[in-house]
Amino acid sequence: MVRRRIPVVLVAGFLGSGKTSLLNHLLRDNHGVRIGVIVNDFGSVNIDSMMVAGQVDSTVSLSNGCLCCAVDVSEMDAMLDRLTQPRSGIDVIVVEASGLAEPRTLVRLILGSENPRVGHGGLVVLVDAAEFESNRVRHPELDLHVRMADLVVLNKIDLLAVDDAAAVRDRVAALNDRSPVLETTHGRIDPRLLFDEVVRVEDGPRQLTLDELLVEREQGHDCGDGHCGHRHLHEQYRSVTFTSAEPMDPRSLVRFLEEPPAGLYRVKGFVYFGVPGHMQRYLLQTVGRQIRFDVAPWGRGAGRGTELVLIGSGIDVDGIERRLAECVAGPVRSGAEAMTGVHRYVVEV
Ligand SMILES: Nc1nc2c(ncn2[C@@H]2O[C@H](COP(=O)(O)OP(=O)(O)OP(=O)(O)O)[C@@H](O)[C@H]2O)c(=O)[nH]1
Repeated sequence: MVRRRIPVVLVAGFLGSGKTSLLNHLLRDNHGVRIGVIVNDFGSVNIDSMMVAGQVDSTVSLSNGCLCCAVDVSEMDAMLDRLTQPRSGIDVIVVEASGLAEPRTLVRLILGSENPRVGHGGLVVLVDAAEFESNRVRHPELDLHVRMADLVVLNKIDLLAVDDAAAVRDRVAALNDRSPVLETTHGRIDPRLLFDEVVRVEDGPRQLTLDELLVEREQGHDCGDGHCGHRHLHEQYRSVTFTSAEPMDPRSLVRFLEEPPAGLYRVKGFVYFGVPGHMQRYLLQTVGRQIRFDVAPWGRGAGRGTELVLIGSGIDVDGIERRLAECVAGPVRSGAEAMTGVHRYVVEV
């Protein structure tokens, strides 16, 4: 069985860009996902309003199953070890980079982690849309952070006129034309872009938890008249589902993954290559530019085939479907040598 890795999502961005707002939003609008948030101090994380269930040392547990931990960078590894213990019940870890370390250092720490339960969940860089130009002048490293980002969140979009917002978007795209850019206010991105919902088996009917009530209240407003100013975030990103009962050509699929369509952020699912000696199920996860395959047996009675979900912002859905259709193997099947590219991304545990 493939052991599930817990994605670690890094959230970076300059002072005041909206990182804490985004964290608070994720903790609240968590869709039942248990989030472990790592910050360097609790500071403005709005813990009080999230019903503290308990506190031990530097960790606060919330009534919705989420945890909030305050550590400095020297304690990061130890905290990741603690949060990824099965008994912690955490599904995803979100690290606020500011104050802890340079995003580059943190990305290296996650990718180089020897903890088999840790997986890279992507680097999210928040940009204060209203202050982008002046921040770039004062902090030239901002350009590098935008270039490194797997997802750019252009926050405080409410403070800009439409034309100015378009100009900032163009400048961000000039720095990083591969990663999706989401426009937000108060960091309200759809959490499902960052992590999967978790299905938990519950016994019988139950009352809504506090966070579910809060989400319901937030979502309960009427957007029908177009006056509420609420941006329909789900319209900003799209997902494409691709299935094939025919095997996929390994070389073509790896080329697709290494040269992904603009705006693609995540790919998840499983692939059937049908290459002799490599008939197993190849579980695929990509975040930004990180590609990862895990090899697993097919479940009893499971049909052979490929099923992928691709998520991104500003993606060309038809173009993606066309490119994937071209990755389906033809009647002449590849030999085992064609799997070399795939095996570069297979992670041995
Ligand atoms: N108008 C507007 N204000 C915002 C938005 N997002 C955040 N703010 C405000 O901007 C200020 C900074 O937001 P934070 O979420 O604390 O930003 P941060 O990146 O965590 O800040 P530091 O921790 O100081 O680096 C707060 O007063 C927020 O209420 C937005 O989209 N629009």
